[in-house]
Amino acid sequence: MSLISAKDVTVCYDAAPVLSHVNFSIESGEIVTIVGPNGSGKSTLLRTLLGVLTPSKGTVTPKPGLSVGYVPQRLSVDTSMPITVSRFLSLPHRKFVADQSHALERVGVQGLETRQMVDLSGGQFQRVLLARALLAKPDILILDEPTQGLDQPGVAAFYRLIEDVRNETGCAVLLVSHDLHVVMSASDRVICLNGHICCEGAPTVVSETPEYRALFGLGTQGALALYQHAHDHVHDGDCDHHDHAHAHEDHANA
Ligand SMILES: Nc1ncnc2c1ncn2[C@@H]1O[C@H](COP(=O)(O)OP(=O)(O)OP(=O)(O)O)[C@@H](O)[C@H]1O
Repeated sequence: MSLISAKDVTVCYDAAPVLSHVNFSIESGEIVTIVGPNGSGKSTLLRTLLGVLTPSKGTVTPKPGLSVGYVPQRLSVDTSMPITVSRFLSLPHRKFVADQSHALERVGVQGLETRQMVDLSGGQFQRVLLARALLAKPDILILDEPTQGLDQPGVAAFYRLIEDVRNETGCAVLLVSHDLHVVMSASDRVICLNGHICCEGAPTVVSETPEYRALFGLGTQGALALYQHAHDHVHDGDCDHHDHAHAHEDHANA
């Protein structure tokens, strides 16, 4: 059985579909990356797979007893409410000190237990979020743009870490990313989303498809700063035949 599967999922905000007829599944040990322009529904898909959002149509089925480690897109720490790394790792459930230390060590930021969360650098903060997710002993790690704000070496190191964790624990990894060049080397499967699944498959296959190239340009060495997506194909399911262009700002290498 797949860890999570979605069948014919449509999600609407205020009656407007943001995702249409999405079919998805992920298996143990797979690294799957969702790419797509701003506003294409990537976070919405993750939140639907997490069970936070209920689809208007279709079904999402997690494997019974599934343990999920989630790293959100943004987490603002209230500066007026100081919290140490150790206390943060113990939310929402208390964790043994030894487990905390091991998790921090695993993600390369050992010894930070007594530091304030607000004092961490961007890279340390992301690693602490990952440590917290790992403490759930997840069958699947779900990460929403986990490398936002990191520099290029930081991004590459973070993805290497995720790959190592997958290799050691056998957990699946589902992530949203704009770091196309790293994604293409680190993922087993890439899903290109734009309100519906435009294309999916092995990175080398996806990067050759016309849909992907229309969205991200010809190379995968980082995304184009500004790109046009013109398409005149019929979207899956409900979506009407249309002919339009979107201008999207990409923040991969901004
Ligand atoms: N709570 C909400 N209510 C209404 N509309 C929403 C809500 N959340 C998201 N949307 C809209 O749904 C669309 C998809 O948003 P989503 O955050 O899933 O996109 P995304 O692909 O993750 O974008 P980004 O790359 O900018 O993070 C956007 O047009 C967004 O404005």
